[in-house]
Amino acid sequence: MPSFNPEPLDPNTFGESQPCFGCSPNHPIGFRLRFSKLGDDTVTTTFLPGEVHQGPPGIMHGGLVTTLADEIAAWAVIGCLGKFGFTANLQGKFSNPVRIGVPIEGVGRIARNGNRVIVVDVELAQGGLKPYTGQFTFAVLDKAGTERLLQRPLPEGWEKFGR
Ligand SMILES: CCCCCCCCCC(=O)SCCNC(=O)CCNC(=O)[C@H](O)C(C)(C)COP(=O)(O)OP(=O)(O)OC[C@H]1O[C@@H](n2cnc3c(N)ncnc32)[C@H](O)[C@@H]1OP(=O)(O)O
Repeated sequence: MPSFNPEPLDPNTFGESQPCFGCSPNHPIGFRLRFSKLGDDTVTTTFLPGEVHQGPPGIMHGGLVTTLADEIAAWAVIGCLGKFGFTANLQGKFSNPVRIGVPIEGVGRIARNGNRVIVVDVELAQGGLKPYTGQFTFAVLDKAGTERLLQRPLPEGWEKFGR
């Protein structure tokens, strides 16, 4: 039976020295996002955009909104499917400005789970509005493909996230 209590996901899933701008707990200027799993196909997070995240005054930069959404989608793949996907395609709709200083609730839900391609729907909610919805496509590679893409040996702990 699916659990509807949020289950925190380990922020050190990829080790304490992983460099991700979105989720490294030690990143000097990153988002440092933490995720929870909700049911079998969904992850959630919260983020408070600050002054440093502005594009237009008082409004979060659209590229950073996309970064936030990409990270949420990536963690839906990690947390719900136990795989690592490389973002291959994305589309997003900016329906309202994302405001600085107002918490964002982010949700990522697996829309299609294939062996090589995974599609995730993302929704951001803020202050009673849904200012952003997006869809992200991820490619899941085998070990050799991942090493080719990274141009280095598979980092420790990554083996189990491959195809
Ligand atoms: C450390 C912890 C971090 C945790 C969070 C990380 C979050 C952030 C996630 C990222 O930012 S990843 C970094 C940004 N993305 C990249 O750098 C990927 C750059 N692109 C590539 O390296 C290649 O284009 C890619 C690996 C995505 C696909 O390469 P290939 O096309 O050679 O792979 P392949 O031919 O094996 O295709 C695999 C499947 O993906 C499909 N595909 C490839 N590109 C696609 C695309 N653009 N859109 C949709 N589907 C695509 C392709 O059709 C195929 O589907 P089928 O198996 O059904 O035939």
